[in-house]
Amino acid sequence: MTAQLIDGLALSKQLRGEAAARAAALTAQGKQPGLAVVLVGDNPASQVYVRNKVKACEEAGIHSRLEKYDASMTEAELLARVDALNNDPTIHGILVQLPLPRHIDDHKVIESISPAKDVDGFHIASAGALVVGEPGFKACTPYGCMKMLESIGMKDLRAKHAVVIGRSNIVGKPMALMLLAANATVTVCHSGTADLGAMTRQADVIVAAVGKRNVLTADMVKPGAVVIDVGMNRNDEGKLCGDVDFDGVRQVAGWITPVPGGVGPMTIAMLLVNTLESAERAATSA
Ligand SMILES: NC(=O)C1=CN([C@@H]2O[C@H](COP(=O)(O)OP(=O)(O)OC[C@H]3O[C@@H](n4cnc5c(N)ncnc54)[C@H](OP(=O)(O)O)[C@@H]3O)[C@@H](O)[C@H]2O)C=CC1
Ligand SMILES: Nc1nc(=O)c2c([nH]1)NC[C@@H]1CN(c3ccc(C(=O)N[C@@H](CCC(=O)O)C(=O)O)cc3)C=[N+]21
Repeated sequence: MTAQLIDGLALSKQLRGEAAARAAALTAQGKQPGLAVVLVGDNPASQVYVRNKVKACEEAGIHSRLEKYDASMTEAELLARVDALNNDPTIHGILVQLPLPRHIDDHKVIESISPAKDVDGFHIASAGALVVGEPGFKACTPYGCMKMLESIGMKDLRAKHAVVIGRSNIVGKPMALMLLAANATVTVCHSGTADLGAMTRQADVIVAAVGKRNVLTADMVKPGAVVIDVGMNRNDEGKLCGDVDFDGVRQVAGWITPVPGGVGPMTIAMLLVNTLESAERAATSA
């Protein structure tokens, strides 16, 4: 028996369709939602992601503004741009693409974004809201993973054990908190975990967010488990691949997400959803 695929591309299209309907309703009131994407430097991967985000906005009827700057931009200049976007009423979401050049403190830049426009969900206010269970923008990648679980009837994870591999502020940590909020029993693994396989073999749900190929192999997976692959790596042929040994793990798992066509497109869909949420809040408070 091989695992069933969770088709992130198809699910993201559905969510983007819903987003487009909400965007059209706002635009009809003269309140078109707007997203600003700020890219500093010429990281080739970032260029692709940013283009995909802008294209998704266009398709959904969300106004998008792409601001590209040279890698030599100073931190002060970037903070001034964020400040201008914070005060721009046509912009409801601000995304500063990471990584930033080394001379710029990304933490400082993220904290300069108005929490009301933090559609990435990276601001301390958004992270804190998630910790205490208050409303706030959810980080797009883990939010997308939760939508994927929901799509296979796993919205409530009571009595399930979820194992997250990775503890970054943008993926692993918020992922663990969202799974916890969905009533899962959660284990977070990282580079200091002694026996990763011993942990993952207990899991009903595994989320791999490491950034290394073949971190999760078939022998580490309980038969029937749900496997979500956040990783974005290149294999020896230069092809995009995740953290999971897909061909091996799909023989054991119950459900698995592909790379590409899995979590990546969902991240972009949730960015649009967050931008709409922000624009709708602005429209009702105006
Ligand atoms: N599909 C999408 O939309 C997105 C994909 N990504 C991808 O997801 C992956 C993770 O991203 P991100 O969280 O930013 O990465 P980070 O590098 O910030 O975090 C990686 C985490 O993996 C842990 N780790 C490293 N090696 C091991 C190991 N051998 N066993 C267990 N844990 C390990 C690290 O542990 P420690 O903390 O101890 O160092 C760290 O917590 C990357 O491939 C990235 O490209 C990221 C964002 C969005
Ligand atoms: N402020 C900020 N917010 C982010 O959300 C953010 C970021 N910085 N920096 C980089 C990571 C990475 N990320 C991805 C989004 C979509 C795909 C995606 O759509 N992937 C396609 C394939 C794309 C391709 O062909 O290369 C897929 O998996 O099918 C991948 C990765 C968002 N990130």
